[in-house]
Amino acid sequence: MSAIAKPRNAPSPAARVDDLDWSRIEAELDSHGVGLTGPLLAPEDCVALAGLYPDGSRFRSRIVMARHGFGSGEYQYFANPLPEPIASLRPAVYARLAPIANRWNEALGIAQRYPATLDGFLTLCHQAGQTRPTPLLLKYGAGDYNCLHQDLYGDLFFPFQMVILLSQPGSDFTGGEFTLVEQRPRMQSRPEVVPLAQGEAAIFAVQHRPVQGTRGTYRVNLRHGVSRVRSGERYTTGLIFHDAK
Ligand SMILES: O=C(O)CCC(=O)C(=O)O
Ligand SMILES: [Fe+2]
Repeated sequence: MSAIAKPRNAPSPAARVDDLDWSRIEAELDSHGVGLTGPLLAPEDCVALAGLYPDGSRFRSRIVMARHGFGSGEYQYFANPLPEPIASLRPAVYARLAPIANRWNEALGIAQRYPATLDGFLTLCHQAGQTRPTPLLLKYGAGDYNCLHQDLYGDLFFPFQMVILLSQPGSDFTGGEFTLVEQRPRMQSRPEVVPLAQGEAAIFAVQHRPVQGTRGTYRVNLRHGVSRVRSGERYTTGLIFHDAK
């Protein structure tokens, strides 16, 4: 085998998830509401996934953000069956996050608990009438941005989601930073800009996170978005675990 050949046993997406530093990610989630995975997808996987964008048969719907006041740029929700590596990553990442989600809800006094497997959770979604898949592929050109928002698609939601940067910052695009804003009770909002590498993911709180105060645990509200892309094209893929109404 030549030095540049692709290794025959490239790790599967689920194996890559197992190799992540989950104790660090959990600590980052607990202290900031967002954790970085480090390298997750290889550049060629990123390029292949972004390359699905023009293939309408892969998607169930397309949203032009400006039409809804969501920002500028567009995205498409994948149709079932979800493509690889999304199909494998979604249950593998869910299984790691479900215990953290349950611990957070316990701390916040929220009754909802999450099954250990994504299949178990999706059964609950489907029973609640949330049956449409939510993983999506986003495409931004120069001048595009994504307004601060929360990805809630019905009453039932999983408290974490993940976004993977598919383009190479600095060469494929400039600007376009993934950003979270925390709204704290009776305090001014706090921005957090998340520096992602190509193939790296951010895992973050969908709606709120628990913060330990002097008088017990309180809830901090989070929204996320993307600052203006200054040049080039930026693709991301979003893994949301709850299905949509
Ligand atoms: O493009 C991004 O970095 C963020 C996309 C987004 O809003 C999401 O994945 O939910
Ligand atoms: Fe989002």
